[in-house]
Formats: sequence, C-alpha cells, structure tokens
Amino acid sequence: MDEKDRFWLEITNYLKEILSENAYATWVEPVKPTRIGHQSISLSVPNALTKKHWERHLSGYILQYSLENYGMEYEPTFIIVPQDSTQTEVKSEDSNQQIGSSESNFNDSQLNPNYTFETFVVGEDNKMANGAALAVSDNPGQTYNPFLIYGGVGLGKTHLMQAIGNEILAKNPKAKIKYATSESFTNDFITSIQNGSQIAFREMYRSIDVLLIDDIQFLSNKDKTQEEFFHTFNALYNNNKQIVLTSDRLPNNIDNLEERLISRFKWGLSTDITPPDLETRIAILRKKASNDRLDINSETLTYIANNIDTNIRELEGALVRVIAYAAIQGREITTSLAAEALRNMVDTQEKKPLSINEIINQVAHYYQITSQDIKGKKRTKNIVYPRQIAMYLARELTDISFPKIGEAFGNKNHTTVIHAYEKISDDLKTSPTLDDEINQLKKRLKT
Ligand SMILES: Nc1ncnc2c1ncn2[C@@H]1O[C@H](COP(=O)(O)OP(=O)(O)OP(=O)(O)O)[C@@H](O)[C@H]1O
Repeated sequence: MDEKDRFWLEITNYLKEILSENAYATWVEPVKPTRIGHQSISLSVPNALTKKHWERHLSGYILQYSLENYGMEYEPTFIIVPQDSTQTEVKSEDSNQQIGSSESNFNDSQLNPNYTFETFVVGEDNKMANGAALAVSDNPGQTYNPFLIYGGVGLGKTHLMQAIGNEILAKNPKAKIKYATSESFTNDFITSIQNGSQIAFREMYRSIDVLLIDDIQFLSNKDKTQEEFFHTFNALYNNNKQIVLTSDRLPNNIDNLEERLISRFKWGLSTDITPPDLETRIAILRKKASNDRLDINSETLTYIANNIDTNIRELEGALVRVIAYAAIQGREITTSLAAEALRNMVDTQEKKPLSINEIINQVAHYYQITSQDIKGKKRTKNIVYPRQIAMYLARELTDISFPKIGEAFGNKNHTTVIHAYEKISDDLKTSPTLDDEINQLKKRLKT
C-alpha cells in the first residue's frame, strides 16, 4: 500500500464514523485517490454532483483530519472520471475538462465530457434545437453553418453546443474542436496583442475544424474583438469548417454588434430553446438521478419539477440540494424530505410577486440601456421604445394599476402608460420580431 492509499484508508475510516451509511455509500465509496502531493491529494469522482458535494461538505474533513494527524492540511482537488468512461488517461486537475484520450485533442477542446446528446433530455421546447444539433454533428460544415442556439439562462444552450463537439470528436478523435466563451475569445485576443502573439492566435483559431463560441451577446460593444472574430469566421466558413454559436437573444437584438457579423450569423440556422414543460422537467430529473445511480420515486421528482419551473440549472441545483440533505441527515429521499430541503427555494418562488423594478431592470439589461434611462425623461428612440415595452410588461405581468405603474416609472402620467400599452399591443400584431423579444423578456422575468 503506497502513501496515498494509506492516507485514503485513514480518511475513509474517519468519514465512516462521521457519516451515515447512506451518505458514505453515496459520496465516499465512488471516490478514489489518484495522487498525493505535498499538502494535497487529488481524488477522482464519478460526476460533477459528487465533486460539488465534496467541495461544499466533505473537503473540510480532510483538511481537519490531516491537520490534526499530520500537522498540515492536505488540500483535496477533484478530477471527474465518469465510471463508464472508456477514456483512461487523466490529463489535468482543475476543471470539468479533465479526461483525454491519448490520440485526441480532447483536452485542448475545453469540452465538458458530461455534455453529450445522451445526457441531454429532449422535450417540446428543445426538440428543434436538438434535431438541428444532431444534423450538424452528422455533417459538420455542411448542413447548417453557422448554427446558432439562442434562449434564456440555464436552458441547455451550452450543453447542446458541447454535445455537438463531443459527438464530432467521438466520431473523429482527430477533429480539432475548440470551445470558448466569447469572453475567453476576447481575453485570448487581448493577451495576443499584449504578448505580440497575434499571428499564433490567428493560426490557432483559424486552423480549427469546429469552433464553438458561447454567449456571443458579450461581443457587444467590443469593436476590435468583433473585427477579429469577423476574420476568424470568414476563414473558417470559407474552408467549410463548422461554427456553432449561442446567445441569449437573436443577433439583431444584440446592441452594437456589427451588421456584417449579424448578416453572417443569419447565413446558417438559428433555433431557440424555451423553458421546459413539466414532463420534460421530470424527465430531466429522472435522468440526472439515474446518472448518479439514485433511485428517487416519481412522486418526489414530480414535486421538485412542479415547484422549480424556472430553468434547468435551478432544477439541477434543487436536486443536488435534496440529495445532499438526505445524505447529511441519513434519511431516504421522499417527497416530504424534498419539501423540507427545498423549503426556502419553494417559499421564495411562491411568495414573491414580480415587481415593476424587476421588469425595468430586466428590460434595461435586455436593450442595454440603464434603469435610469427607462425611468427618466429622455425621448430618444432607443430609450422610448424599451420604456414602452417595460410599461406594457408591467401591465401584462402584474395586477398593478396604470396610475401606479406611471408612478413607478419616474412619476409618469397614467395616460402615458395607457398609450404605451396600446402602442405595443398594436405593434405586436404586425411585428414578429417584437413578439419574439416580448416572449423572451417574459420568459426571463418568469425565471
Ligand atoms: N435538456 C437537458 N437535459 C439535461 N440537462 C440539461 C438540459 N438542458 C440543460 N441541462 C443542464 O442544465 C444546466 C444548465 O445548462 P447550460 O449551461 O447548457 O445552459 P445555458 O442555456 O448555456 O445557460 P447560460 O445562458 O447561463 O449560459 C447544465 O448542467 C446542463 O447540463
């Protein structure tokens, strides 16, 4: 037995005494030590859930035990190694992208191995996007190029985009795939300017087979980065390389995004993802539970899905919370336990009606102006229209009267609010773009 196994045996014996049998079996048994260093131990965990649980609840025990028994703290780090994974070579230790097969460039791709089509649950709200994503991964660079997935927060855009990358890589381990957020693209670009390594930057981004850029709305206002991205886009597109993008809105609704980029983004296919219905939420919970080899009854899953209808990230968070609560208490997962565990989340969801300020903030954020602009007196078109939309939404989504809405919008007269409401209602009859924007805003306000 080497040093790491000896240390791990001690730790697990210690945890056995502290944790319930159920908690030990769920969180400790699937974990294995991979390396021990000076004041550190790296552990392989089967999934992100276990990693999160260790980080939040169990790492402290290792620190405490090592300090008391070895006079120094051994800091645990985690590597996610799915148990059914056929990939064995562990390449790095600090994120979700830790596993690589020796022949692929998986590690450079920055892909999360858990984001695959197999783990993506398909419902009415993402059926189109999923179908198109599969088509893209069957024929990269050919079918839909670029492919843009847009929709609200936490609805699976990144997951689906990375599923394309993982699928292409599974079929062709030599494919050069790069996932980057638009922020990391920007940072890479800035660093290349600072280091005088722009040529290397360009060569790297332009030699890729599949470029996945997440959250392109953050390119807004970044003129130089947009220009660089424009050339990257052209170079890849002209060589039939696949480009996949995500955004929280359609590109023409992104402020200060160059027209030439907007027009290129329209060359391929844009498809949206909307919040999941109850059945899909239950299916997602069921899949997550089974991935973690947990048997949770339907009634409990339905309870969670009924109460968390915001977005999938929240839904996952709720499930993690229920599982952790059960493990810590050493109890079985039942509906009443879920109700206890989610008390705060469910209560706040039920109690809090939408406020006018929330509407104003969300609309301001969406149209990239400030809340003060909306409440103020400026009459420029880029402010007046969002202001009218915010007034319209305030009337549609709350029970607040026209005069009270006027007051909340910086003491405007109630006739101004009525006019705004009627104008937007009329415009909606003829403008699909406005309809799309209002729907997106409504969805965001619901989350
Ligand atoms: N249909 C789905 N099936 C299974 N899991 C899903 C699904 N959609 C989303 N998820 C999970 O929900 C979480 C949030 O998804 P993701 O990060 O892809 O959302 P997003 O739309 O990119 O959000 P953001 O706009 O904040 O970047 C992830 O853990 C993802 O795996």
